[in-house]
Amino acid sequence: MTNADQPLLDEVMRLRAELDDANHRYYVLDDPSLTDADYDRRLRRLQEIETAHPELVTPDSPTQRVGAPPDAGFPEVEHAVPMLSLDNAFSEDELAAFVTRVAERLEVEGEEIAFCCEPKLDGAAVSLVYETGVLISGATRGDGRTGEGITSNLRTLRSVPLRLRGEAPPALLEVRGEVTIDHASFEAMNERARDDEAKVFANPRNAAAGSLRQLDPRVTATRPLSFSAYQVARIEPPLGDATHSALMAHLGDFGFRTSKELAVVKGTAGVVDYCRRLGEKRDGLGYDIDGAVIKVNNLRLQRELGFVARAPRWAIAFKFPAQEQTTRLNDVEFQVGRTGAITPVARLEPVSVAGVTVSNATLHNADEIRRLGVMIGDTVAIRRAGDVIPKVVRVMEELRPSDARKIVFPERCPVCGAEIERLEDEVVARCSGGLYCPAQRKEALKHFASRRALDIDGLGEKLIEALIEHDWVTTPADLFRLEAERLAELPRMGKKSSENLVAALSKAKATTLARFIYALGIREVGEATAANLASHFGTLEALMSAELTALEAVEEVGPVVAAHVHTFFRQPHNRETIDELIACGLSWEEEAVVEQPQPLVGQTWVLTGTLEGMTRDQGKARLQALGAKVAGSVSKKTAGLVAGEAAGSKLEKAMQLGVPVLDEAAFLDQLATWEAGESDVKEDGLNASDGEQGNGEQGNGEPRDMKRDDAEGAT
Ligand SMILES: NC(=O)c1ccc[n+]([C@@H]2O[C@H](COP(=O)([O-])OP(=O)(O)OC[C@H]3O[C@@H](n4cnc5c(N)ncnc54)[C@H](O)[C@@H]3O)[C@@H](O)[C@H]2O)c1
Ligand SMILES: [Zn+2]
Repeated sequence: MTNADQPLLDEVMRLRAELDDANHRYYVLDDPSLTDADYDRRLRRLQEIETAHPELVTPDSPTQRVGAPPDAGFPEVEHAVPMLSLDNAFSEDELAAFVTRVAERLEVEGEEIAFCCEPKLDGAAVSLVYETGVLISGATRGDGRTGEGITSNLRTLRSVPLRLRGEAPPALLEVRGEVTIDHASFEAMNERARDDEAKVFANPRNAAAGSLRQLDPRVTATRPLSFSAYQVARIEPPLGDATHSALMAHLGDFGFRTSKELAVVKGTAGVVDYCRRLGEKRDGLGYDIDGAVIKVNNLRLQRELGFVARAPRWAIAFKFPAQEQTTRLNDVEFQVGRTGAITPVARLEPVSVAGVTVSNATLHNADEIRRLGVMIGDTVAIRRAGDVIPKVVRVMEELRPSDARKIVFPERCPVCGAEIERLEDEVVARCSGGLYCPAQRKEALKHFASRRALDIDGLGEKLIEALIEHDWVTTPADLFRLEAERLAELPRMGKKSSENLVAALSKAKATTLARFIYALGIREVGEATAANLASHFGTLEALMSAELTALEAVEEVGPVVAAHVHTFFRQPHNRETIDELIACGLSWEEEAVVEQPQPLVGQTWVLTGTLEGMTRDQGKARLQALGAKVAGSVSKKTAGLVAGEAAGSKLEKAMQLGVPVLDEAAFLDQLATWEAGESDVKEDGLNASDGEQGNGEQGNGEPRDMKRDDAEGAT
């Protein structure tokens, strides 16, 4: 070796050290520090140097080895047939070169050779051994010769047959395949992990590998893992199949999942075409693949071709563009979602990820920013897989520039300027602008007009969108200023439907306080809570000026809901919108509660099945007016079940628990009795809590006589 080789030697040493470290983090810790693209680049570079300078090759070079040795903690399992890696093709030219190589060795025409093509699943390779049809052992690949015995963990996967299907299982079968997690399950799993402040995985592959290597199989059992078979390593006695594709079909008969995308093609043209098509499908598959695996289909030809050190000669992996890339985080902006959720969005130095240029990625929320430890100016790893929004998965802290800036969460909504609310037990921060915030306008209007809110007939989503587009409606109050003539200008809005809408709007003005409160769309204030707030405070003014402690005193209102209500009414814009609505003529009768006896206070009722004489909502409203709570499921505490036609499991449960059941006729009778105040049950409990709350205007126990002060005061 001459002196000129010294820099090259240094590079080789550096690359080996980096690759060894990356292997350890990837295969043993399931916590990679490099992206696959960065890893592959280094490995390629090392291979290039070693090819040009064979004297530099050492047996322990990462180019000569597969995976990593097994970790302590699991028994070692010697693979009877080594679990190899695959050679890679990074271009169609390299793919064509593979076909040519194979053809030359076999001394046949390349176009004659049949190849079985499959997706290259991006998960963790495992091997399963069956004796007389029974699973006896399962192991990871490890370093290819020796893997980790993870039989108990693999047994928890539903897609791993514990016993082979069919009458006559082979005496011995060793099957190889990939354990993966699909995108939807992966997102859900990480979402839960974020909530629990547990470990969040960078990608499904690491999650799959990490889940398989849990010391407690009960943990593995909770992970959404699935096994897909791609290879038979040993089978005795042989089935007599001549091809790989026939063997795969047999594995299906034994009860294994195999790829739906498997196809047999001929020659370079067939292989290239398959890879292109699979590449086009990639984003829609719902699971990660990092390429296609092309195998000579004929098993006799496979044996003839044999192996080189770390891979078979009869197969190649065609690699797709990597799903993770590194780039610079230039800035962070905060977006407001349609329900007010504030999402930090990373503005990135544009980078091509798996064939698409990515310049934005989600950072989820403040917790995620803290977890990642990310700063503006950092070099970050971005992942884009399938239809999932690109995200920042890792920070290269060692590359942090000295002028990196902290990410500061805003205190006010970047769209409307309202306060941002972040409750202690909630991860998500939200704009409290509600009715006013343009980002939330469409959802707010939809909710406002919905059946259980103001019930504005004919005001559907499409129409709301058109109204917003024309800038005719910014707050709900604008709805009541719409004129039929103008509405008729909208597409698909004839004269008749415009007039109908204006009539519906006018009709909707006479509402109830409970509906009005519900229609405001305050976070977590559903129909029942709105009804409780209405009957507790009696007037909108009392509700709007209520302090937190007063709000918390309302039935079923906890600190979280109380805070939402409190913040909502403290926003000047929300108050303005409410004033406008009342100025437009919205009004409500005195609270029904005070006119009616409430014999059912403290009781929970459930309605099920179909009622003939009224809708279930009407039945529910009448029960609530009598003071009952109406729940969706039956429990021991249920006071009674109203069972209409075709009642099912709720009826069964009520009977089991001995909960009283009323059919429709009995229910109507009972309603009439209660509503007439003839009940003998706890009428004296009437409005006890309301009285205590008091506005200083009414005496205890006395029915209140509240005027529609808000409505009248404003007009
Ligand atoms: N980011 C990092 O730090 C880091 C570190 C080490 C390895 N890696 C990545 O791992 C890869 C190299 O790993 P490798 O040697 O495990 O695998 P490989 O990519 O060379 O391919 C071999 C593997 O493909 C899998 N496979 C999937 N579908 C298959 C099918 N239908 N038929 C046969 N095999 C199929 C098997 O698990 C098999 O072991 C590279 O892509 C590299 O980027 C990354
Ligand atoms: Zn806002």
